[in-house]
Amino acid sequence: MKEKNPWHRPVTIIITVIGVIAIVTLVTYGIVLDAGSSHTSLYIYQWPAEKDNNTGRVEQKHHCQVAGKGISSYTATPYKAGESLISCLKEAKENIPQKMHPETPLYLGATAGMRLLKLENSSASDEVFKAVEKTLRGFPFSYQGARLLAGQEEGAFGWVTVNYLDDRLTQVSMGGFKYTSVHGNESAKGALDLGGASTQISFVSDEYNGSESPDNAVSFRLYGYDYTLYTHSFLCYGKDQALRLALSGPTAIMDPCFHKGYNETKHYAAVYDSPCVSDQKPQIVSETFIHLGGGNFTQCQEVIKSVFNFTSCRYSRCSFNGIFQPPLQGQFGAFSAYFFVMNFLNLTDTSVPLKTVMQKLSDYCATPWTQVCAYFKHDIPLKYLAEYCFSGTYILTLMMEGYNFTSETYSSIKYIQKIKNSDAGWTLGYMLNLTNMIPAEAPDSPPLTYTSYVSVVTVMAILLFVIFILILYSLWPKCNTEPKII
Ligand SMILES: Nc1ncnc2c1ncn2[C@@H]1O[C@H](COP(=O)(O)OP(=O)(O)O)[C@@H](O)[C@H]1O
Ligand SMILES: [Ca+2]
Repeated sequence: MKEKNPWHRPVTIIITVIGVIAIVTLVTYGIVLDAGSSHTSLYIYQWPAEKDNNTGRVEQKHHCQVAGKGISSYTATPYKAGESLISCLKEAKENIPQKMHPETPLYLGATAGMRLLKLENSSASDEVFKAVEKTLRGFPFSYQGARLLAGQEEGAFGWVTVNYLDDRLTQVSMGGFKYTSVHGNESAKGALDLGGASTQISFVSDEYNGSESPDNAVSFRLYGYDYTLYTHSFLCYGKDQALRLALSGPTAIMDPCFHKGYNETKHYAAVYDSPCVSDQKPQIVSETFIHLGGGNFTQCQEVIKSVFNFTSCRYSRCSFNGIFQPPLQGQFGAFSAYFFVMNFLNLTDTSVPLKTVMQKLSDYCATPWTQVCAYFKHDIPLKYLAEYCFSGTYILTLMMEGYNFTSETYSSIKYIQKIKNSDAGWTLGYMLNLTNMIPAEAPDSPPLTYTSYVSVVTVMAILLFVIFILILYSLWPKCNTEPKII
């Protein structure tokens, strides 16, 4: 009979131990492309493969900014919209282990730029989506669709992201365990998202159950708790379209929202080729106009106020343009362009009194263009630089006049870019929803945290291995040192 190799069993055990550790530490990935009006971003998320239904486990692994403009700008050459995504998708291939590619879901969500294009020319928007889909299908990931997000979805998923990353979705951590707690409305944080073509406000309010203006209600059941969220997306009130709204009209020539000394010849088409303002196009023969800066914050505020309509409200209360809004409640996270603009202006600290914030912005707007330019032109693209006075004034006016924040409630807003290394925005909430990552019901018993789980399994595996070696050692044939009695 063939003798068994005594090393077979330890080798098997070592392989098993490594296997167990590999399984519990395996990582799953997901990719979401945010096709915004001004640009496209690709985000890779990662999370441990084993699901324990805890919140706060998904994190952003990688972010790639697509070169060039948003996909809605490629109407004349739709195939270029697809091509523009290739380099970021290649980066995604490099950042995700090859064997995981086929099971990595890939989503693309388009927002207000494509919403406007659809309004303007729906066949052009179909062409862009077709081109984008063709490119996405050419990569080895699990393509899950490229689609237009509704404004409510954009607002609601932004809210989910902020509250998920902030661990506010009814779970609290205590001594290594996560318990479900009755947090709900009191701890949820509102979300304010400012894009180029639209802006979203989303929050829970004890005074809103969805019966008044049901179009603004989004209901979720997350971890066993029901939320009815108020959300609204204002198309044309992102900062780039709002600038067009403010520019269209008699104030176009001497613009108080641009610095003194700013003097640019612009095409009327560049202002009016958008459904947000196309009906206001002046009947003028000339193709261009001179855009002159006046650098006056107070006058700029007045111009911006004029783009909001406060005259009619058929509900108990409204924000602007006749849109219902319940009373503001709790803290708010303000991200995307809110953060970029206020961060540039050094005004992200909301514990500073609003009056001081306004004074600082007023001083900035009054700074001559040559001075601003000389100081920042090497670090900041000129297009952004020219617009920060307008954008800062727009943000404060939108918040105070539009959404009804006051000098007291202004400090409940926090300007945020990232939470725990993940960007604040709708993409993470979108993926959590589509991968069913957030369960409707809370787990029955307090589960072990992931780290504790891995530690326990590892320790047990090592212990088993040591015990096995000891047993093996005790059974090993030994040289008998005792004198043999023959
Ligand atoms: N560094 C920056 N400074 C100022 N504005 C910025 C900066 N980076 C991005 N933005 C602006 O943020 C906005 C992002 O909007 P985007 O997501 O593209 O549009 P939407 O969400 O309306 O589809 C744009 O107005 C863009 O110009
Ligand atoms: Ca956006």
